[in-house]
Amino acid sequence: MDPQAQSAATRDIAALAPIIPVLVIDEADKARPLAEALVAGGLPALEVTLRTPAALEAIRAMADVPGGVVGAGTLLSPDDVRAAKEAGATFGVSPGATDRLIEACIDADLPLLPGAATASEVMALVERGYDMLKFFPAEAVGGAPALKAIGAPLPKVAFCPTGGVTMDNAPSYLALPNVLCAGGSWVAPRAAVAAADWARVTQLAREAAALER
Ligand SMILES: O=C(O)C(=O)C[C@H](O)[C@H](O)COP(=O)(O)O
Repeated sequence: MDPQAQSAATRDIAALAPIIPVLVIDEADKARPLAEALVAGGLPALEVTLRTPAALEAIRAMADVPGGVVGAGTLLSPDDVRAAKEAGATFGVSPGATDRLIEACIDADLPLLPGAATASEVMALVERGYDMLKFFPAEAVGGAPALKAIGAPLPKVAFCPTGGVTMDNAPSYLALPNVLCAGGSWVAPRAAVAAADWARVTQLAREAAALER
């Protein structure tokens, strides 16, 4: 799958809901009910970060949740790409991008949402064929004003800002014409997941799903 086709796929995924939950899963047996709670709240696209030993097993457990679209985040190496694909991830997310990572996603047929934080990084990915990017780390590099400024010379590139996005600042991103959705971990607080408080997760998802864009 070439980069243009990858970005077409990630644009479709980004269109599903205003927020993509960014999930850090410690216990794989919590993954399926967590996914069900988020989907029930109206957030079908889910990103499981490969930051914990349980992550790949979690993706496997979530992959066939009805209505869910499960991706792998924190892809850093070609091995991560192959492992994510093998576990059943239907898309990948990376904090930045490298040639090796991009080639691995082309080979594995895994649509990648690659990260960029500066105009040069955005331009390099546009040269490769990507036009749907993650803006990371969104708040730390200037937040919505920075992304608005990048959009002036590069209006055809769409973004999913992630990193420091909250219920309070999400509207400022979602109001921008170059933002399709945002990513955030607040909809699945670690404490709520540890306590299996799925009603709380569904409530947070519902509020996020109702954000205007
Ligand atoms: O792990 C990855 O793939 C990342 O690139 C980072 C995550 O997207 C952000 O760390 C989520 O940020 P918070 O919503 O502020 O917790």
